[in-house]
Amino acid sequence: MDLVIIPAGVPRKPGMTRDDLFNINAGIVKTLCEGIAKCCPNAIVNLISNPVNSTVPIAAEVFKKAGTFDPKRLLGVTMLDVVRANTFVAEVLGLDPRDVDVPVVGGHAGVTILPLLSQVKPPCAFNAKEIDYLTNRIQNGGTEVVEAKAGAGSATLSMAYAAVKFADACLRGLRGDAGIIQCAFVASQVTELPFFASKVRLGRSGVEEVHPLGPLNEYERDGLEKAKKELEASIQKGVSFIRK
Ligand SMILES: NC(=O)C1=CN([C@@H]2O[C@H](COP(=O)(O)OP(=O)(O)OC[C@H]3O[C@@H](n4cnc5c(N)ncnc54)[C@H](O)[C@@H]3O)[C@@H](O)[C@H]2O)C=CC1
Ligand SMILES: O=C([O-])CC(=O)C(=O)O
Repeated sequence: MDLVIIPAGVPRKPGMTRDDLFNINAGIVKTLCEGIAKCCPNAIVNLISNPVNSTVPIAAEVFKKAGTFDPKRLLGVTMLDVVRANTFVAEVLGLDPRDVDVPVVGGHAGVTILPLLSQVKPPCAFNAKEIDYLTNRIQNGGTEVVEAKAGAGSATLSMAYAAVKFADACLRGLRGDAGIIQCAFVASQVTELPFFASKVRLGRSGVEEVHPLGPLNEYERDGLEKAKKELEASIQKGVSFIRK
């Protein structure tokens, strides 16, 4: 088994945060990861189940307990944030989303989703109103869908698209293709937090390189501080769930 994708768990209903799913999904992710440690300890794991900011640390703790943890092989899937960011930015720029690349760093919930609009490719400039609009829309994309579905679940089809795109990148890396770079929530030394989403290079052993954030403007530096505060608590909550 080369790759395991975990999409199992309950989705949000309107009015809920991703963290409100913790009580149910933490146990589901724990059980599935115990199975992975036993049956396919060398697989790359793509973790989709929310809250990703806590379920990835849960998975890491389960694997550590089992003696199978390899930080290169555990990836929280934040690809949908990138898909949304590319789509919304392309709309503003009048481009095809396939021609746009927006790095989205931090984590996968609210203010922890930090689009780096100063690093968009192709290079472009946004005014303050556009930056506020795009940042809020990208950070709240999941909530927008949950509200629109009015109790019938969360983003399912767009997540399927993002999951396939991400899994395909992981498999191409495993095959040895060069230059496979995607954003993911991984064990990281990019900040003082033990997990953080940023661009990573995927290769034969999984995450072969975690890219630094690059130059941030003042708006992004402010966003980073907010993101880190919430992320720290979410990571700790996941770790404590297993170590308790
Ligand atoms: N990382 C991301 O960007 C995204 C994450 N999600 C998350 O993915 C999860 C699933 O969301 P949806 O697919 O919309 O929900 P869904 O309700 O459509 O599907 C969940 C699936 O999980 C299965 N399941 C439940 N408990 C299980 C268990 N103990 N073992 C194995 N399978 C189990 C259910 O049978 C169902 O097939 C949620 O936690 C949601 O928040 C959803 C969209 C985007
Ligand atoms: O918002 C949710 O609950 C599901 C999700 O993670 C997303 O769509 O980004």
